[in-house]
Amino acid sequence: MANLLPVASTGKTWRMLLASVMRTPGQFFWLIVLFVLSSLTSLAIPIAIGRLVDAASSRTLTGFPWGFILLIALAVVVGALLTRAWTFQGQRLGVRLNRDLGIDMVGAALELDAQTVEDAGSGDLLSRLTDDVDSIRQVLAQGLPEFLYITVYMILTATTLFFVNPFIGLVAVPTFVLMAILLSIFLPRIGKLTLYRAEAMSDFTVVANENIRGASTMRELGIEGARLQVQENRVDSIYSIARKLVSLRATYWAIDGFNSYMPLLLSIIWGAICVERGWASWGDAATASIMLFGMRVNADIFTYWLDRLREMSVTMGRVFGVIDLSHQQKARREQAASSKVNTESVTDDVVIRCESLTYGYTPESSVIKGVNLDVRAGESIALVGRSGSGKTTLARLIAGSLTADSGTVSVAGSPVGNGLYPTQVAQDGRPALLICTQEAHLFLGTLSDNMTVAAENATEAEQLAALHAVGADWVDDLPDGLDTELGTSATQLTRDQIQQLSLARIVVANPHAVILDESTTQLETADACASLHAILKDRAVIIISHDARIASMASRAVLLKGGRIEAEGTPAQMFALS
Ligand SMILES: Nc1ncnc2c1ncn2[C@@H]1O[C@H](COP(=O)(O)OP(=O)(O)OP(=O)(O)O)[C@@H](O)[C@H]1O
Repeated sequence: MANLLPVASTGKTWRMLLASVMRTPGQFFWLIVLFVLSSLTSLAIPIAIGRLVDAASSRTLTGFPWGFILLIALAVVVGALLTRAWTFQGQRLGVRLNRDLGIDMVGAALELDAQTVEDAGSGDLLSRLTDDVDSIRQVLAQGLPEFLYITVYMILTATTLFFVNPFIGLVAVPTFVLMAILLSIFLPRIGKLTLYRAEAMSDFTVVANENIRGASTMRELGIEGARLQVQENRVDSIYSIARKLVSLRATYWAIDGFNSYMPLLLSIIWGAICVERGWASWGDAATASIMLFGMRVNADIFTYWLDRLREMSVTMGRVFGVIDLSHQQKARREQAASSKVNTESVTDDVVIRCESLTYGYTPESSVIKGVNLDVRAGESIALVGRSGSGKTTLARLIAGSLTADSGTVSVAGSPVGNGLYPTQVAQDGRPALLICTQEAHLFLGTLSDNMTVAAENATEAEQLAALHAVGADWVDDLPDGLDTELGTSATQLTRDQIQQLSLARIVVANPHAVILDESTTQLETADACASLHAILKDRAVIIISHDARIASMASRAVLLKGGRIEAEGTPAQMFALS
């Protein structure tokens, strides 16, 4: 099973969210001001009604109570306007947070070390990029502002209640105690189960992805039943967690429902006791009842959003876990890049240098063992060796997708590994090194889009020249030439055409060094040889191919055996020894 990506702790998640909120401190400040004004306005109504009750019961009310009515009407109108204002501001803040989160997450996914992405498998990263970011969206846009407003409202209401009459104010205490129990006992458990469910769903996505991609292999090996069983087991574990979650939530909502109605009952009983003992007036009791009613209504929304926010913070921990990891990896790369490169031992014409390179996929066994290799400009080297001898692993170490356990790799004088890739442009504006494997990729868009991903400033003439150089003469027959849309519903290219396209990308990008790892498997050998002429010219090239005729195009060859360079010579000699 793939290693899941890290999850940020709850504390870190909220700190990162706060940092995101504070990117626009002015917006947040005015939002809090609106919350306070809106809460105070709504509290004016129960206070006015309480005073009205007192005036009526003490018979000091003379005539129709126009003053009270006008005051309450004004509070209603101003309250409505302020509610509209904070809802608008709050949702604006939420939408901004969502936008930033989306941008940060996509940026983070692109910034992660290739090895991290590979170890994690595509399922976990994809589900965090899509499902998780989506599920956060509504809670962040609507829930966060409402939750913050109700928090301010609750604090101000409780404080006002104590100022109105401290005896009457005591009636709010049981409500807060019960709420504290819900928050401290139930919500952490719900949070934990939510995290397990999200992890189980990621795990399911990984298995489902593997099953879909390996469907034909499963059929060939006759293991569909076993693989489907693995998938069903994942579904079962999601279902079992979901059942526990539903049961816990049901209890939570039952207690919350009781807590919603209890304050009303208490306020009437406790109000009557206070009045009877002379601790409070009927007006205070009326004010307390209305305020508690307001708190009750808001407590429902509060606990609803608190539950959702709790769930969101777990999901957000998964998103921030990736963002945080990418920041750490980027910082480490920048530190590595800023450390002085040892160029003294690199002579001008050595483009690729490997020194005492050792690497193992597991700590127990090394796949590459102390490899020293120099490739000069204009030189091409065939890496020859039996299957499993470490050719692709060595190529990936040079391309920076893997980092050596010991030893160093440098390309065009710059270090590679630890998240540093040699794809960045060298001082002359050309990429230092590009790798072309048998997994040629077609991007959605036009043929030209597919060429300019490698060289954004390439002219049409340069793109066409590169395509012709690798033998992709079919470009002349396309309906719209370079502007032809490629993809499943548009013009479809055959697998050999896609491979030629990725070779043409290399020609147009014009890197200093190239690694060709079985990059012509879909082409006829003669066509492949013709294509490679354009790539070998003036570059440092490493060729990995099981086809002796392709490997023979290299100027020399090294034989890899058990991860060591066993011999060097001509490609023909090395093939004979392999
Ligand atoms: N991702 C991986 N995790 C663990 N072991 C791996 C991984 N990739 C390769 N290996 C192992 O490392 C060793 C070298 O593999 P590598 O693919 O580099 O050899 P190769 O010479 O390129 O083989 P081939 O010619 O079949 O492509 C093999 O034993 C292989 O099983």
